Amino acid sequence: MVAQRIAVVGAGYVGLTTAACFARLGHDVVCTDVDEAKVDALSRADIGLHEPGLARSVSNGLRAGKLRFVHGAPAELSEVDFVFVAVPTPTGHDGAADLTAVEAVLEQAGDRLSPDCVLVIKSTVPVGTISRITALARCPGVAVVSNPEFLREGHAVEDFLHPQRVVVGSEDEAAARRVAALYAGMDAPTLITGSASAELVKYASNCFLAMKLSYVNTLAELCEELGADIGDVTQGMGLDQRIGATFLTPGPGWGGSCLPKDTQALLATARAAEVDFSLLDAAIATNDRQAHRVAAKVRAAAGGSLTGVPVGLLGLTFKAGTDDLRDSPALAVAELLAAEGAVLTGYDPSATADRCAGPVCVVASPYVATENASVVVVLTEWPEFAELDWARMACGGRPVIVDTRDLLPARKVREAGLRLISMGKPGQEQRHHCE
Ligand SMILES: NC(=O)c1ccc[n+]([C@@H]2O[C@H](COP(=O)([O-])OP(=O)(O)OC[C@H]3O[C@@H](n4cnc5c(N)ncnc54)[C@H](O)[C@@H]3O)[C@@H](O)[C@H]2O)c1
Ligand SMILES: O=c1ccn([C@@H]2O[C@H](COP(=O)(O)OP(=O)(O)O[C@H]3O[C@H](CO)[C@@H](O)[C@H](O)[C@H]3O)[C@@H](O)[C@H]2O)c(=O)[nH]1
Repeated sequence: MVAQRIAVVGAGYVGLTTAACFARLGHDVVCTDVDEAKVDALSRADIGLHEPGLARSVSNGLRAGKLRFVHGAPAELSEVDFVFVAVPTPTGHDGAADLTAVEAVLEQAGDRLSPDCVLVIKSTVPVGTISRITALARCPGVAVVSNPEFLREGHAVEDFLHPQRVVVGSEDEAAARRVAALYAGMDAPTLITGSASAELVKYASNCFLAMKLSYVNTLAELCEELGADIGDVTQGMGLDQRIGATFLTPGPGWGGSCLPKDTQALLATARAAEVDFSLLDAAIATNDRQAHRVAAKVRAAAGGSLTGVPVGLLGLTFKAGTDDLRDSPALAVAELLAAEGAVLTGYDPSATADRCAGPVCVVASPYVATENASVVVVLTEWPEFAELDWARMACGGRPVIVDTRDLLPARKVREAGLRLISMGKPGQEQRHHCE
């Protein structure tokens, strides 16, 4: 494909990945952000994110002259073929997505775009946003297209370059096809739809994943009561291709910058449309209970009270493979434990040592985090936790281990003489009292 001139507004996980990957595919990309310090750092290829392959793509793009970072709304916006908007859409009033940043972009750039340009909304926005932008002529004469992003943090570059699907939605089919053509070399199924459907695919996907996890976390609770093993149950379920083997691992709850806000946003959309979506409502409520369920397990492991009890936390990020602490279930659990008087020391492979994350004093080694602990809680599924030296840990205070991710090699931990409490496994204390 002939190199296109592309602007990307917002240089976060999605915008920076989009900009660096399009530059890697040979396009001429300018990436803008309101954060001047971030723009300066990015211009030096200092990306400030833990994303495999992203730093290299950025520095290659800069060196090849295919990628530039600029602050604010540059004059170049009037000269590009595509403007991708990748600014935050956090939870706002009543759970609905807050579109302040998207509005700010339209305000600054809307009437500066050339009529040949396509405005592409990559941010996750409520159904109807594209139609509204078009109807209100926020970008006079410019085609507006929805192109939701499905990348996972920790796999951003890989997911962008090898997507499982590309979804492009617009009432302007020619513009949608121009956007789809940017992904033509990626060998992914491409779906061209109306804008409402494209916007809804994004929410529908994240909410489905969230409901699947709440279902699994509840099944794990049931397994504990019935003497079944959640690992065996999900293995049996996952062999059915209609169910699929992934997204079936119990944990301390689903978190991160997307699933919590997108479930709230779709619920708000359903409420506004007067559609009863109690299924999704229940999935959110189930997830809100999950941190309490973990806290109850830790309290039980500590003998019934957490007042003054030293607790070591392994993993602080919302999942392994990222440095993102936004809406991390690990921190939600930490807050509950701290509220009950536990003294928290934590370690995370991605976190800077010797600083605090909420109520957690962060240290530089898993052994330092756990050396005086009465209870050790595995909260994030970093593979390195499965390789820890359990005999060394047993030589310290002989902590009880609570594994909320069912990650640890149970036999090895028990052979080291440590008591292990997992999620959804038979033979554990039943009915930990949730407060
Ligand atoms: N993080 C993910 O894994 C992911 C995946 C798919 C979709 N999304 C969606 O993509 C959007 C962006 O998410 P993110 O995680 O990349 O956000 P982020 O917070 O990592 O980055 C957003 C960037 O936008 C900048 N910004 C804010 N207002 C701006 C403005 N008016 N003009 C220019 N820049 C501005 C911020 O300074 C920041 O650098 C959200 O709608 C999110 O739901 C995120
Ligand atoms: O079997 C599993 C899988 C995931 N999780 C948890 O679920 C949450 C979300 O995980 P994941 O989906 O991998 O994180 P994100 O990077 O936020 O990605 C989701 O949110 C993005 C932003 O919308 C989408 O683009 C992705 O497709 C979607 O997977 C995390 O807390 C995980 O620990 C589990 O507890 N068990």
